[in-house]
Amino acid sequence: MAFKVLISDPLSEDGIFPLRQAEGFEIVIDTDLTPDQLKDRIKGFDALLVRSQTTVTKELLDSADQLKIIGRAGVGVDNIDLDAATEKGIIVVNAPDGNTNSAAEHTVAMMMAMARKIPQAFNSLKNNKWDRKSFLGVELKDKTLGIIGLGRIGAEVARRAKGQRMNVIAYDPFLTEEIAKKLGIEIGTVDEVLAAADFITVHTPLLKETRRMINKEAFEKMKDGVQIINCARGGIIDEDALYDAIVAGKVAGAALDVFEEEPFLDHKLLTLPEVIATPHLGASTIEAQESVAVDVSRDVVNFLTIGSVRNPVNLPSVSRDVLAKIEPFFDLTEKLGMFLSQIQNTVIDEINIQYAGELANYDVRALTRNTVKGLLKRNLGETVNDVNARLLADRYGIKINEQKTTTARGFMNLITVEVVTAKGIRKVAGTLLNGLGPRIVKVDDYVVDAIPQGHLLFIRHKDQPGAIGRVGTLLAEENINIAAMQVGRSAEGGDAIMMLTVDHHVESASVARVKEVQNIHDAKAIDL
Ligand SMILES: NC(=O)C1=CN([C@@H]2O[C@H](COP(=O)(O)OP(=O)(O)OC[C@H]3O[C@@H](n4cnc5c(N)ncnc54)[C@H](O)[C@@H]3O)[C@@H](O)[C@H]2O)C=CC1
Ligand SMILES: O=C(O)CCC(=O)C(=O)O
Repeated sequence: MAFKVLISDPLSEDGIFPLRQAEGFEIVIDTDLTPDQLKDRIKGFDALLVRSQTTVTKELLDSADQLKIIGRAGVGVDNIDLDAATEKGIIVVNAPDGNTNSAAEHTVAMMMAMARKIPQAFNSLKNNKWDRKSFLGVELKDKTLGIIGLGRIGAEVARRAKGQRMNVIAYDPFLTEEIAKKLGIEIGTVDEVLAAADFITVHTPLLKETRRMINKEAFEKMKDGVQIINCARGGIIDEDALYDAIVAGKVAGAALDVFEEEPFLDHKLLTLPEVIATPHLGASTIEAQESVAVDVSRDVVNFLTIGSVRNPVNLPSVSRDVLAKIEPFFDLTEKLGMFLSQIQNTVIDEINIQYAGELANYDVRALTRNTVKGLLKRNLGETVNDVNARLLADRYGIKINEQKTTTARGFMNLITVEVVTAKGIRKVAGTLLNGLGPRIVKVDDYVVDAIPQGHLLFIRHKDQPGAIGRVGTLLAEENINIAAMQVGRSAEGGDAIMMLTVDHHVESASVARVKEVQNIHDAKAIDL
């Protein structure tokens, strides 16, 4: 089957080689679509690759009938409706490292160009003026750079600023003394950064908390003559407040790569001589564009072919080492969930998953999602997947608890899934047997040994002579061939179970007949 990939923003041709090389991938590059045209075009595509130009809205996702993955060739995902993607089970991946260097270099280039008024001077020369008086700049050396947001790019900017012999003070909620010491910078609160800095640069994502964080009140806290750089996202700085602060003489310069509305052709900030600007070029280098395109192309190929990604945005990422340990359990956990959902049909209040043995040492959240996916699949079908399983469980008010213990009662690993319902608790446990693959080893309190695959008939009965024989005879009459059989009981003559592996799905009419057999309490057809 061919996977169809739509690239709707210009990407480096060299960078998309993983897609070009992958077998069974059809790539369509169409970078001139209007939002309405894109809504039609997206139909039938499995993957969409974008930079920052394409806005991925809920409406676009609603009209996508096949879409499984969106690759953002860059860092910021504020052009993608992540909630809508998650709800639809579409994974979003980005390229968090590929353009760090370019964005940091662009930030420093903008700061230096602003400090020495290079664009303004160049413009004047182009207009045939030899003017040496209007462009008196300031040095960076010994000035203080305030950085708000010290992630990848912020930290690279700090390193470069130290190279310019600047003092650096930064605020980031995750900035530790250790990191600050390593970088040779000072930690401050937002207000301390605003008050201390001669130059202020922002490097946060655009979030609810960071939208317009540099506003009228923030400008009032700054030094007179402060210079501002924004190479992160338009909207972090309130553009009207910046305009007013420049006109009032509070802010001496602003270097902007990003704007609240992009693209634009006319902007009031650009009428001010203190403002220099570029049209969102922070990541526009040959190196960065190749690198981000390679990263997202790889994730798209890997996701569609083997289901794994390196840089998920709407799923917690799993390190390669952990993935190697937990990947063999993906199938088992999904099957345990599917099994449980078919032996009981009461509304689930709570799902408890216990990881016992070696697995207890790892981050098993991906297995939990998989189990929940298996459990919800029966009612929600293929619309539930790894991306939206937990969100859907939340929506249905199902509590999920993950528990770990290093003792696995004789197994290397044992995963026990329990559902709590108004009618009581049902549970199933499974393991991976060395060399033999997945096994269900316990259902409720009965010990069994069944391969979680294909078609099963799960029967609860009274432990009485003849029960097994009568079921066997009836199944023969129904032309149902038994491939394997397990029985378990609580006590002699007490409640018991039969797990029959059969060759085909057992139709409901046959299940109904089984239920009528003497001493049979219940029967369920299970498809795994
Ligand atoms: N102009 C351009 O072409 C480019 C712009 N960007 C923008 O730069 C942003 C940062 O990129 P990276 O450094 O790679 O991301 P990152 O995720 O490594 O760093 C972001 C940092 O912001 C911090 N942060 C979040 N909320 C904060 C708050 N309220 N106050 C202070 N710090 C806060 C986080 O703790 C994190 O350390 C991206 O989200 C993107 O929007 C990124 C690449 C190119
Ligand atoms: O795609 C681009 O060129 C913009 C890069 C960017 O803004 C980002 O990576 O967040």
